[in-house]
Order: sequence, then C-alpha cells, then structure tokens
Amino acid sequence: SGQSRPMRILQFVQSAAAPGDANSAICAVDSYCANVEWAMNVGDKKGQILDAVVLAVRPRWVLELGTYCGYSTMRIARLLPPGARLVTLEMNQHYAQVAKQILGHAGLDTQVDLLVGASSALIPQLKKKFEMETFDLIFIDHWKASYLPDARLLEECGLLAPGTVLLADNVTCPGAPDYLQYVRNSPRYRSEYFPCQLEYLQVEDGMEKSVFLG
Ligand SMILES: CCc1ncnc2c1ncn2[C@@H]1O[C@H](/C=C/CNC(=O)c2cc(-c3ccc(F)cc3)cc(O)c2O)[C@@H](O)[C@H]1O
Ligand SMILES: [Mg+2]
Repeated sequence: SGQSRPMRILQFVQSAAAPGDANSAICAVDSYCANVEWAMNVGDKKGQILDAVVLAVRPRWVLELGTYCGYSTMRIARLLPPGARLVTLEMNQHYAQVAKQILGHAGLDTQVDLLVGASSALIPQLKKKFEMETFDLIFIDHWKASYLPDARLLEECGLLAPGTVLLADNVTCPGAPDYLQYVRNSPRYRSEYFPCQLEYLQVEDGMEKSVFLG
C-alpha cells in the first residue's frame, strides 16, 4: 500500500505514533525502517550524535539541507530552545508534502519552515526571507555531490559566522570526498570526524562536524 516509500513511512507514523509526541514519531520511523523497509533517514545511532550537537550548540537559527521524510527535521526541532527556528530545504515536492504531514503529526510544524526548491536557488534568498544574518547550526544530508558547492555558497552568501557548526551526514558512506578534503584542509574550518554505523545497517559511516572560523 502507499505508492511511495515516503508515503508508506507517513502512513505507519500516522497509525503507530501518538499525535503531538515527537519521540513516538521518531521511534515509529526507526521501527518501520529497521524492520519493514530501509530508508535514508539519519537513524537513531547517528541521530544521537545529531542530538548531542544540537544540545551543545543551543542554536537560534538552524538550516537543514535535504528534508526527505523529515526524520532529522524532527530530531532537531524537538530539541530547539523556544523562539529558535529550523529552516529545511527540499527539492522534491512529494517528499516535502510527506515531511510536512509527519512534522504536523509530531506537533513540530511551528518551529520549522520547510521550503520546496533546490538549495542552490534557495540559499541566496534566506537572509532576506527570514530577516536573519547567520545560521548557528547547519545539518547537511542532501545529494552528496552538493555538499561542497553548497558549503561554498553559504560562505559566499555570508550565512556563516565564526562558531557556526556544519554537521554533515554520510561522509564515509556513500561519502562526500571533495567536501571532506575541503573542510579538513581549509584554514577556515576546524573539523572533527564522528565514526558511526550507517542507519539501520552494520556498515561503517560517519559524520563530520566542522566549525567555521571566519
Ligand atoms: C539541488 C540540491 C538539493 N536541494 C534540495 N533538496 C535536495 C537537493 N539534493 C537532494 N535533495 C533532497 O535531499 C534528499 C536526498 C538525500 C540524499 N541522501 C543520500 O543519498 C543518502 C544515501 C544513503 C545510502 C544509500 C545507499 C547505501 F547503500 C548506503 C547509504 C544514506 C544516507 O544517509 C543518505 O543521506 C532527498 O529528499 C532529495 O530530494
Ligand atoms: Mg544521510
């Protein structure tokens, strides 16, 4: 049932998770993807690293590249201090629609602005659209070939401040070698690798946390 994997995930969340309870929605996605069909959510193991970074940064402004079904969007939004905002960019209209409904079921849609479009087209509009200056935390989890060009674009748009944290998923699997090489060798970043297993599998992956130095 459900003509797409995101739709099947949404239907399971709607049936299995208590409305307004973000943790039960997160658990429902993890349980479905661990037991029924794999999906490219950051998952619970890497999700705990994401949680720890959100709690350490206590961000006022967060940007997510690649919403997909909204799993990591929920993990971040549920930990934000009052008044903080999470902007998430998703180029696939169907995925965005599913994510909106999952966020709504979890009661997290007030903290989140989900924009539909390519990150490269949306990033230059963010300052003006949200009347903000810089992001405190950026979670990167979209096409792996877009990690580096979008990090460069964020720099050029003046959306990074000294101390801004970039957290990138999948730097080992599927990998983002050009992005890794850049953040690890550029004097503008202090980078740290967090080894972890790939979501729902016994495969090596890892996340890279890079602090922008200005
Ligand atoms: C134009 C830029 C741009 N602007 C806006 N939205 C964009 C966008 N480019 C992409 N999107 C959206 O982001 C999501 C894509 C995410 C891509 N993620 C993986 O490919 C991935 C793969 C594995 C894995 C697969 C197979 C394996 F065997 C092992 C590992 C594991 C993981 O955690 C993974 O994240 C989708 O919603 C896109 O619509
Ligand atoms: Mg990922």
